[in-house]
Amino acid sequence: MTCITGKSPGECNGDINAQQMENSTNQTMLRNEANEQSENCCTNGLCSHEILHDGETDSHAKAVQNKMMRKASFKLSWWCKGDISDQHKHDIVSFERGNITAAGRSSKQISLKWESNPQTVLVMTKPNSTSVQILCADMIRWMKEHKKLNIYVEPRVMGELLSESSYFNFVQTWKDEKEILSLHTKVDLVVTLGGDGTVLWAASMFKGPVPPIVSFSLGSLGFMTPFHSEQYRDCLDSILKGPISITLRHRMQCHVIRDAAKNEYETEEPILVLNEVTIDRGISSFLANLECYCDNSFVTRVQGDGLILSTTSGSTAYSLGAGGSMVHPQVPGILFTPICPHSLSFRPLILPEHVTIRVQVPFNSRSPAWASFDGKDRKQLAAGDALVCSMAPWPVPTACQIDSTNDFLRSIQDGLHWNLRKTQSVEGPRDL
Ligand SMILES: NC(=O)c1ccc[n+]([C@@H]2O[C@H](COP(=O)([O-])OP(=O)(O)OC[C@H]3O[C@@H](n4cnc5c(N)ncnc54)[C@H](O)[C@@H]3O)[C@@H](O)[C@H]2O)c1
Ligand SMILES: Nc1ncnc2c1ncn2[C@@H]1O[C@H](COP(=O)(O)OP(=O)(O)OP(=O)(O)O)[C@@H](O)[C@H]1O
Repeated sequence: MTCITGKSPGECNGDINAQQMENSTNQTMLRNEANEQSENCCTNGLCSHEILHDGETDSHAKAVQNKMMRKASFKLSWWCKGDISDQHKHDIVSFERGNITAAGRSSKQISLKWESNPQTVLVMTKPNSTSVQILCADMIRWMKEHKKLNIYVEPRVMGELLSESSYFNFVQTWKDEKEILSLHTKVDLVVTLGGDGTVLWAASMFKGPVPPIVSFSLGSLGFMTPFHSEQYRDCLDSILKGPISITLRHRMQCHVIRDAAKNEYETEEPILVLNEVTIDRGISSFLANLECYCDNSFVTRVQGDGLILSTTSGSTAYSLGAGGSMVHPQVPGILFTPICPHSLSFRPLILPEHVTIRVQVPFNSRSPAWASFDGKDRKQLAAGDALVCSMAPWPVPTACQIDSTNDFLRSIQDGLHWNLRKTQSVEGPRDL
């Protein structure tokens, strides 16, 4: 892989490592992209402008429109606080194709600056909500008329829009899984309208690089949805101009390994999680019995309801409910949190990001275990089966309202009422 101008050697290595970790499906996907791109590439193999080819489109007009769409490039700058000037530029990396890989991971505040104008937005909405549907139609109309943006939506949302008015004919969608795999080459920005579940859903659509996500809060808690929908015009206006503070949220990749397949991965592509993977006892009334290994060293045996392997973004979700610590989402690490362990001394751990964790169901287990991914897609793990989990090379960049730390602290205060206590006073208790 060619190193993009402006990257340090370390970062280039990061890119190569990330590349090496790609699974075969993504390699196929990227190979197809590479074929598509070759005719537009510069001599160094990098495309500064990518002209998109969108398989089958409904009309000639759409085909022409698609060829006009170019993926916006951007720069990420890493900021360090504490310098004399309070903030100074630590490093700048260009992402000509707008695709962030593991090289973009950092525990520092990150700022995203567009190098070319974003042109294509994917709007994702939570289902079954009339208010979300109304807002979605209004937002799409505004983005088309005032910002001249190309819009993508899910097929379900396309149906909703067209049943409202044929005005929305310009909106694009996809027909099958294959088109979803190439979405990241077309979309500059993802907008979500819903709660944290919609952000999880949006992230799960991208099995490789993820475009920046701007999340408007239309749910009850909103740890990952910092923007207010009432002010969407001002908010999108400033995001489309940039620069924007972003949080790079780490994801984990999980492989199910069946005993019967003798160490072969069950699925070619890993399952990517933004919050956590949970291995639990499911409907069984027996204790879960799970042997845990970290980089092939035995760690412990979980005997209880189960185990949560969580990202730091997921630390405020299920892991928190099971007694895990809350961790700033940009801290790289994997939380190892037992669920109701039948032991007095089993405290949660936080492991470094580079480890690989293997959770094995032993042959003497009294019942199978169940794995679930961001609360979805339950898979049974029979005796002898294992789940292998490590950090994924593609983080999820989410736009911040203020900055990563401010947004995190505000979300635990507003969302969870963290450390809310009446203040001591000689005049009697006060609220804060
Ligand atoms: N006992 C628990 O705390 C428990 C049990 C099951 C699932 N969950 C969480 O629900 C998540 C799935 O969310 P969903 O919205 O699809 O299902 P859902 O609709 O059942 O909502 C679960 C709740 O978890 C909140 N949540 C999700 N991600 C969060 C995060 N990173 N930080 C803080 N809160 C978060 C949501 O806002 C929502 O209130 C799972 O990934 C898991 O973390 C929690
Ligand atoms: N685009 C989508 N397509 C299908 N399902 C979705 C989509 N977006 C969200 N969901 C699912 O819908 C459910 C509700 O979504 P979400 O959590 O965003 O809303 P909410 O429950 O109202 O918010 P909160 O959880 O904060 O109260 C979740 O289980 C989520 O996985």
